[in-house]
Amino acid sequence: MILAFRGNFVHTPSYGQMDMLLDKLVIVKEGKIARIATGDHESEVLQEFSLSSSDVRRLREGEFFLPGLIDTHVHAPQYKFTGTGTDVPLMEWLRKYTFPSEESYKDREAAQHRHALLVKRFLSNGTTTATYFGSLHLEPNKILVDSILALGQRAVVGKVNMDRESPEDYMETTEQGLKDAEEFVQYTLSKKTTRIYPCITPRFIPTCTVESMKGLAAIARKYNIHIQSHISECCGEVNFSRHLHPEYKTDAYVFDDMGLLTDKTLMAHGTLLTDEDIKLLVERGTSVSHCPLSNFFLGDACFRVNNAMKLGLKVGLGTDVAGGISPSMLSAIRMAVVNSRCLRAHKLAVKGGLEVTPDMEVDVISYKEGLYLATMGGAKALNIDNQVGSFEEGKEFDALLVDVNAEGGPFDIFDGDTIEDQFEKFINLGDDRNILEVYVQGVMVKQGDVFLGDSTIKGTSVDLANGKREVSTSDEGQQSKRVKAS
Ligand SMILES: Nc1nc2[nH]cnc2c(=O)[nH]1
Ligand SMILES: [Zn+2]
Repeated sequence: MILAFRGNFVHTPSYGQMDMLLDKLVIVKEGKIARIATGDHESEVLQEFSLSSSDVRRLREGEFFLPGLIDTHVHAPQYKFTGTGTDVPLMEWLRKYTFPSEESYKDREAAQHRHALLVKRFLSNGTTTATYFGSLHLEPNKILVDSILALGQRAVVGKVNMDRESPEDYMETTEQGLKDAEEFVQYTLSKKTTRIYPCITPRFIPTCTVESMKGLAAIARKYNIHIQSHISECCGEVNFSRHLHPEYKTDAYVFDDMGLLTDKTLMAHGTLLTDEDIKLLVERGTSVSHCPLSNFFLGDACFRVNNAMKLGLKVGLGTDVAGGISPSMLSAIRMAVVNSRCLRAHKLAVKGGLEVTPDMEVDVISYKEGLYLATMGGAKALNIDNQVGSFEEGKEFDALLVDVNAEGGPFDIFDGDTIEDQFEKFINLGDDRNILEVYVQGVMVKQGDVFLGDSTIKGTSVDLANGKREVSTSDEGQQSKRVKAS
């Protein structure tokens, strides 16, 4: 299967560098970028790939390709209450909203329906790779894998483990948790797909015993797979961790001693990490998922991206749905910029607002750095930067076709707007209405309103149709459910 596109491509191959690749001919062969040529070499390149001029998809004015967005932190079974439950701090939020929501995914039908909606929503927003925390129970996580597989997304997925300090009806024994975690890994690997990576997922230090954390680290080593958790997120969490593990200085040292800091580990938040913690993470090759919107609601500090990058940390960007109230990575980019400006504003306030000094600017990032975090940064954080994150020959084609002139779109283009202006408008003002097509591994998985899924996956029970919503006829929302076209 060969695809040929001619037009503009934009990407951020390194932090602070955004390249506008104008009038390029890009050939995608068997899912990978086989050639990036300048437009004036079209005829010879087409000949080389036995293509004719009519095989070329020519982008219109205002259209361009962007690398697929990479969300490095999402809680799949929290999708149900996304956009609500913003009134309490983290530890209370978990008990009041989160655990009940996650527990309710035990209902097979509900899990099937909700996970399909989740994956579709993320694909619509241009998230070609998502890093999912699943729920405690094994079955809903298998359903999540099936949904991702059928709908064509790339993902890192983990079954959550929690064997202490949790509600009685939403907790497992250490033994059962380890057994289910391994079974989940085996289930995912049995799908023999190159775009879903199983992940070991101790929820966070307070809900995991030492035995569980060490056992999970052993499973990760056995299968050489990813690990994800939450680290130094907020005062409530950090204080509780210190109370449970007074012998360790910080979360980072607990995780390290458990064997959970590896070069395939991705830790969410890290707003309260010290420079010493960051250096330890860097030494281990561990990355951090920066979740600015969630941190504004549930955190107690702003993550200093530039400081972390300067120390050599790999940083990706995450929505942290539902702690973050938006599933959009464009929103996450904007929030990362705002987060950096809060750091500047804070310094100014501390100085009494009298004088702007150069040290106030060191934390500030622009939309270009935000885009890097949402693409290449995420790819590096997940150790998949040899596959995705930018447009490079040999990489897989995970990409979004964007149209700044989309009909009914959320912003306007004016005479005199340069291509870069148009692009900046999309990052700052755009939404799913501007995302015309979504590609993963060179397969178009969404076009317009239609989810095409992965046609190579047979016998799926996942609903590819649009416009369905769950309607509950009982307060609990579990007994009697039907699906209604909205
Ligand atoms: N933001 C966030 N932090 C957590 N820490 C432990 N669990 C969670 C969660 O679900 N969300
Ligand atoms: Zn989280």
